Amino acid sequence: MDLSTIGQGFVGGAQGLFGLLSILNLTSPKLPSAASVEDGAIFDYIIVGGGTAGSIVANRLTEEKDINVLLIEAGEDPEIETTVPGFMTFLPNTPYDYNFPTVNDNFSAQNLKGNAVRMTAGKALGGSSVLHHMIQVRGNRRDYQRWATAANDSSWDYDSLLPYFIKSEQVKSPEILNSETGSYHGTEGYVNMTKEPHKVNKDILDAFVEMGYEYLVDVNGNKTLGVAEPLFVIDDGVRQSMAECHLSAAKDRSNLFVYKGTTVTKILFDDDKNAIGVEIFTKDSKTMTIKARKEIILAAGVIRTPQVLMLSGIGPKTHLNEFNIDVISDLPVGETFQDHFGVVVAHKLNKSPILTSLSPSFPDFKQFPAPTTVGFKSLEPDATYPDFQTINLRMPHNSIGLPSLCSNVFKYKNSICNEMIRSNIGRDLLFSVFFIMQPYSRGKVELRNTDPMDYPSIYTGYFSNTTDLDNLGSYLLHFSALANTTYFKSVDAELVDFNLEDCNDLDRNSYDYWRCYGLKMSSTIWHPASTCPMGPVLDSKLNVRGVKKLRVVDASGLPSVNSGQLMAAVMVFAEKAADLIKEDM
Ligand SMILES: Cc1cc2nc3c(=O)[nH]c(=O)nc-3n(C[C@H](O)[C@H](O)[C@H](O)COP(=O)(O)OP(=O)(O)OC[C@H]3O[C@@H](n4cnc5c(N)ncnc54)[C@H](O)[C@@H]3O)c2cc1C
Repeated sequence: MDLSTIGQGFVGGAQGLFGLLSILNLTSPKLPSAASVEDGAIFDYIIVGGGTAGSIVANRLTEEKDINVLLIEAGEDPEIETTVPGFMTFLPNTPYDYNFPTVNDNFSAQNLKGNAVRMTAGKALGGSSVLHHMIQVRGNRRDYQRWATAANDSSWDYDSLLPYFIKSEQVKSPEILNSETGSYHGTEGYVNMTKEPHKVNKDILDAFVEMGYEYLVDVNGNKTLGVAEPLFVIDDGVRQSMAECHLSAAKDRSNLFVYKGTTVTKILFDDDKNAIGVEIFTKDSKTMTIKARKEIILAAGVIRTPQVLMLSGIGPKTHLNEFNIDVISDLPVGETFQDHFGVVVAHKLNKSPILTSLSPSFPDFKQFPAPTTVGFKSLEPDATYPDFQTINLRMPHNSIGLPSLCSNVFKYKNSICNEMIRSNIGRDLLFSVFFIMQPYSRGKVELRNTDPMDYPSIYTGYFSNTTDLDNLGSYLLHFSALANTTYFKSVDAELVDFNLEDCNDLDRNSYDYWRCYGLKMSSTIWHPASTCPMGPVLDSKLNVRGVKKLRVVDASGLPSVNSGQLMAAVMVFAEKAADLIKEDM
């Protein structure tokens, strides 16, 4: 029996229900109403993209009453179901997911449907923060030192950014606030954060401690190596998207105008290379021009920002010449794409009496879909930064969330998801998402054509540097010792064996098996970044090199990914960017 089809049925049913809910338009009263904008209208600032970074910048700039801001977003208000944390696994493949195809490299991601990654990304006010996985991990201080080095500007190092981390958040966990890491956190920011609530992770935490991980109350403080229960951007049962937190706060300001369902197709320049306006394509299929007196801030995300730049004449000269685009600034736009990529490893555990999809208290849709722990580890004995991370979800036996997690979120092929679902019948499953923190491999984003509504070509570049695959094999071999811990033995834990072609004949305890597994099970962890990075493309004030009055503020501007979850890095990037823009007002 093809068990995956049951999961697909659930997904289809849930998404059908979402369609009905959307008619009620339940999130709109919280968000800025839609502005009506005339062709040729002029604003002080235009922000392109009302996603994670764009929402933050819009809120911060409109704190200044003397200027006005137009925020242009290709999507609409996020639908009500996006605010419900437990619906997370049903959100990909909806009209508010770009679901960007990537190019099949015939090497990585071969056990995903279509033999290539589909890159989930939010198309709505709030952007990817309306459908992402809500785990908040800043990463390691070395990550931000790398940014400072790339930017040649020490104001991007961790100590300089710490006030922005604090400013951005409203942590509501007394356990963290009263701990030694309390001073690393804010309690007055816009983004509410609460700690993993389920309180059933002790066995799993103990197993990691036995493996040599240090138990931490908080991985966002002075120590970033260890195992912990994470912080989530969830408060009072509601996902804290950047629309929910930042745009709702700015909703009634008379200097914020939000143009929804409208795509920016091009940045317009005068003869002195000043960015003076944008060309837009509205939802009623009109092409119009909007002008900016002061600046344009591009925040269209890691795929669309390089596409808009290239279509506007900013990108690699030879590539733009192929499409007869006049070159305004010859820059390596799109050439340094980076992502976190990794695998899922699953262990069958015992049947926990308090965790069952069918019990009245679980799943609780107001929380993250499963009890969760996060682990950060290096194989170097004295390391101060992690080599890899695991996110461990304890899925209850017969979980209704597992099929959609496997098939709709990760998009593994039916053969993989069937085995996963079968293994969950009558047994809890530890579903571990496992990935390298600082991969060497880089991909690229290129134009496919000059149609701004079409997708560009995305080459993920996973394992293009084979050191990543060699390292992944070593890290996974180390991780496989989890099965030998006291708790795992006590419940006769079993690794789920997916019968992977080419790996099948290898000894399950060997490096060769785990290297093979790493390649065959590879998937994105949805942290694409660095297509227009500070350094080669942006200066340290985030201005696009070679032109004036144009900045980039989103994940594309990060020089590299952080050793954690990317949104924390995007949030701090946007908070600092807003201050940089204000300094030049
Ligand atoms: C499935 C998934 C799970 C994730 N899980 C986590 C997690 O658990 N924790 C974490 O920290 N991070 C997570 N992330 C990563 C994080 O969500 C992203 O890194 C971050 O939200 C990116 O922010 P951004 O501002 O760069 O882009 P986005 O938030 O994607 O915003 C870009 C916006 O620009 C709009 N836009 C695009 N083109 C145009 C145009 N031409 N004109 C007008 N508007 C345009 C888009 O519609 C979108 O709203 C996850 C991401 C995904 C996709």
